[in-house]
Amino acid sequence: MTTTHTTDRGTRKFASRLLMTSYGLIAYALFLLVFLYAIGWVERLVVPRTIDEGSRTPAGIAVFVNLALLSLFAVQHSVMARPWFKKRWTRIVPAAIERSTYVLLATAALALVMWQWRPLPQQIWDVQAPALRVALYAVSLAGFGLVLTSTYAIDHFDLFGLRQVFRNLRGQRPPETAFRTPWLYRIVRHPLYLGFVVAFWVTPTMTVGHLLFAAVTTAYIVVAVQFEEHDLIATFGDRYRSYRARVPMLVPGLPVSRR
Ligand SMILES: C[S@@+](CC[C@H](N)C(=O)[O-])C[C@H]1O[C@@H](n2cnc3c(N)ncnc32)[C@H](O)[C@@H]1O
Repeated sequence: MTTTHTTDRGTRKFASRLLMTSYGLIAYALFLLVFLYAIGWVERLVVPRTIDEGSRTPAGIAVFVNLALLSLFAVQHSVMARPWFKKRWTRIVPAAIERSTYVLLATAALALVMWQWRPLPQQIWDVQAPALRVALYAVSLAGFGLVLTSTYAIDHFDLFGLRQVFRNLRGQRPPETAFRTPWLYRIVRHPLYLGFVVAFWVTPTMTVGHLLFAAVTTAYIVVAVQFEEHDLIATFGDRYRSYRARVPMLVPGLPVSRR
């Protein structure tokens, strides 16, 4: 009897771990799909609807709606990444799928931004020379390349919650946060965010909507860095302080502030 109960409990536990792993894999797959679409959306390449398309509204309403969408994205991203939130959240959501849930909700927020975005297609600049257009596309796409490379430099599978669900499947606890300064992270402290800034600002055709998107996301990145570094200092103390004193935040080669 006891053996049957123990076996049942073991089977249930394994089934639940398997379910959590599937959840993590689905969250990651959805993220990849939406993120790939987002690249096409910003670049105006391949996808059926881009940053300059969608339901037309008066400019004032379009700005208001777009700012509301980006604010929602920023709040989701920043609040759910804070240690105080994670501590409370993991009383409801198992720690093993906390990161996957973050990824899933961030994906939903990004999809909502693109779905409800109101275009402001008036052009600010439009480069005509074909060679220069190609060069600008290449630099912008290289920005997205930098984003992807940075995720691998720091820990792609941890960042997207996969390491956590696979550890859980093997009955292990989520990994401890590790402080890393691989190659890219010795040039700037936030190469991933730098990649986004490059991807969003470098474009052959800049419209009002695209400019609004680039300006607001850049401002958000600067604010997000403050929160992120506050937490990194709380976790790693002097190791992070001395790193911050040596390596510039976003612009390679820029002198660092001696705080
Ligand atoms: C989306 S990643 C962005 C990383 C970094 N801000 C960048 O732009 O390359 C955010 C996560 O990376 C972590 N992180 C940032 N710098 C780190 C470092 N040097 N070592 C380990 N984790 C880091 C943060 O704690 C946060 O959980």
